Amino acid sequence: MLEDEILSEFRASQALLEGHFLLSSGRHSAHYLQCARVLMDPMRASRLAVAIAQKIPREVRSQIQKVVSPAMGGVIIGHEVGRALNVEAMFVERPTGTFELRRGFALTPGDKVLMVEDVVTTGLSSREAIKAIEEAGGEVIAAAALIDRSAGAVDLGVPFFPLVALNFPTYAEDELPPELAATPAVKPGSRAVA
Ligand SMILES: O=P(O)(O)OC[C@H]1O[C@H](OP(=O)(O)OP(=O)(O)O)[C@H](O)[C@@H]1O
Ligand SMILES: O=C(O)c1cc(=O)[nH]c(=O)[nH]1
Ligand SMILES: [Mg+2]
Repeated sequence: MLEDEILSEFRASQALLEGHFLLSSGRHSAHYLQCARVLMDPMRASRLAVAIAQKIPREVRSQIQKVVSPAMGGVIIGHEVGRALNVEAMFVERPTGTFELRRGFALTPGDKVLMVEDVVTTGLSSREAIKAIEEAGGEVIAAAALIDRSAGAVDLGVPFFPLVALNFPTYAEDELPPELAATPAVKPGSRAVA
């Protein structure tokens, strides 16, 4: 899929939001990609997952044995990428603040894992998820996402294959531009505020 086609899918589902958002990392932004809205159409979710799978070089793709995603945002797209790759998909979640496999999910030691996110901004959640997967015995050989908001700036420690890379600026609490400082922030994601 072409980048324009992918962004059209986001626009068509009203997933490109403008306002004042508090992000998972604690940073602020005037833009938010509400991936859940894009993924609520199952056919669209499946189409985007196939496009993600095609972004992964064949020699990497052929080694993947499991997909693991960080909940909540990664669950649907991870499941669909699992379908596209014909491997099992599971997720890590953080009911006590740190990602862990629950619900009977388990990895066989040495399983070659693709970590799949919906959106990557600072890469913090991805790195935390990769750590949890490795602590559970998996070997994370690559990461993938619908969107890399850092436009290629993040380092996840493994090869990273986002479907689209965009540069949406983010700001620390003490460096907000006046238009953001003038409006209250909304926090759409599920990570507890530190
Ligand atoms: O690269 P980062 O700076 O970590 O930001 C991206 C993360 O933020 C969002 O999750 P969030 O923690 O808001 O929770 P959710 O997945 O439950 O919506 C998104 O799903 C990514 O996991
Ligand atoms: O960094 C985030 O928390 C974040 C940014 C974004 O655009 N979309 C999202 O779901 N989370
Ligand atoms: Mg998330």
